[in-house]
Amino acid sequence: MSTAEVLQFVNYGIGWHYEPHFDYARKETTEAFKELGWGNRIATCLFYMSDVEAGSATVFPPTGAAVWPRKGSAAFCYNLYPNDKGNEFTRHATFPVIFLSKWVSNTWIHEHRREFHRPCGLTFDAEM
Ligand SMILES: O=C(O)CCC(=O)C(=O)O
Ligand SMILES: [Fe+2]
Repeated sequence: MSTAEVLQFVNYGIGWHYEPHFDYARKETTEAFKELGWGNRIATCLFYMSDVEAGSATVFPPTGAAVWPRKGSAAFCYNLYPNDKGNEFTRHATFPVIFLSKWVSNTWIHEHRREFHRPCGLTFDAEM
């Protein structure tokens, strides 16, 4: 994938967590990702590389969804609607690790070169 960021590896120790955030650049951060020249982060793919005994779920507060890490599994989500607007429901966080540690890797896929895989639309719910 030529317009995806290189895999980022993260190891969370006990108590480590991640505050709620969006992976895509919000309207007010107009300079974000400019140096890459690939547009905004259209999607996130998060790979779980370890089983964790307790804690450390990836949670999506606007929806109440939680993804519990399982080694070898992955979570994928589109961050942007087809009309390029950010999807507020993708705001997410990571619960603190309570026991052992958590390994993940993730990549962020950008908008450019996705025109034929996921065409743009005029509305947020345009056909994909
Ligand atoms: O480790 C997780 O559960 C989420 C990580 C994350 O949201 C990020 O790196 O942007
Ligand atoms: Fe994130």
